[in-house]
Amino acid sequence: MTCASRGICLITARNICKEYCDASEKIVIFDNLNFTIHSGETIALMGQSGAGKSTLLHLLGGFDKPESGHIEINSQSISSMSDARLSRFRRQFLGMVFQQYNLIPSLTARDNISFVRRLNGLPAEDEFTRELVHALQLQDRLDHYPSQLSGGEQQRVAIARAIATQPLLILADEPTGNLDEQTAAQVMTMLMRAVALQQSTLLLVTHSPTTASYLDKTWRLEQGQLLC
Ligand SMILES: Nc1ncnc2c1ncn2[C@@H]1O[C@H](COP(=O)(O)OP(=O)(O)OP(=O)(O)O)[C@@H](O)[C@H]1O
Repeated sequence: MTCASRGICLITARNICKEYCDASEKIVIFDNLNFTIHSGETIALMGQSGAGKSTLLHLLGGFDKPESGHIEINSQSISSMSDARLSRFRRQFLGMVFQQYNLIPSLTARDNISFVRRLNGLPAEDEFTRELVHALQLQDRLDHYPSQLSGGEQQRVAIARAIATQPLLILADEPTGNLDEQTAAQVMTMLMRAVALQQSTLLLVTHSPTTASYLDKTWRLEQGQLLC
């Protein structure tokens, strides 16, 4: 499968096979999945619940490994990286919004956001992060811990954290899933602004056609195949 040519090829996935096994059964999620994503593309990934969308994001972020096949991001093979190299790679290139948010419970919202910036040698705050916090309407919740935030607020902190370092690649798993329509629109506007500013590449899982409409194109995952 080829994607519209735009920028350099950022992600190449070749012959990806992924399955989950438990005591009673084996579920094949992908059997020989192939695709490329070019730098600067913004792609909505849709498909039925259980189709494997989160699994694909986790493979691309190096949080899980395929049984076989090869994933290259920015000319680096993430399938064969050591854990230490993978951590460095994620810190430098990747912003990830997890479906379960994965905020650090012992840090305030402010520190969850600034932590990743400090790891990258950036100042804890600057004009961009202040604008980000305002656009995501988090300014009054910055000193709260994740347990003191609503689901939607935690989701917005997770989004702020993912884009606070202006990464080259953003993988977002249902980033508007817990938000009302108006907040979802504000979040998507800010996310797309951040993406445009940095010319980041965005792969975003969503069940919402409205959210998908903010991105350049939509892919569907069906029965282990990507339909572009
Ligand atoms: N660790 C695991 N062990 C066993 N099966 C798993 C595991 N993780 C995911 N699965 C199964 O793999 C399939 C794909 O899951 P995945 O979370 O990727 O789907 P999804 O498309 O993101 O779904 P949703 O839209 O509901 O979030 C599902 O059938 C799920 O139950």
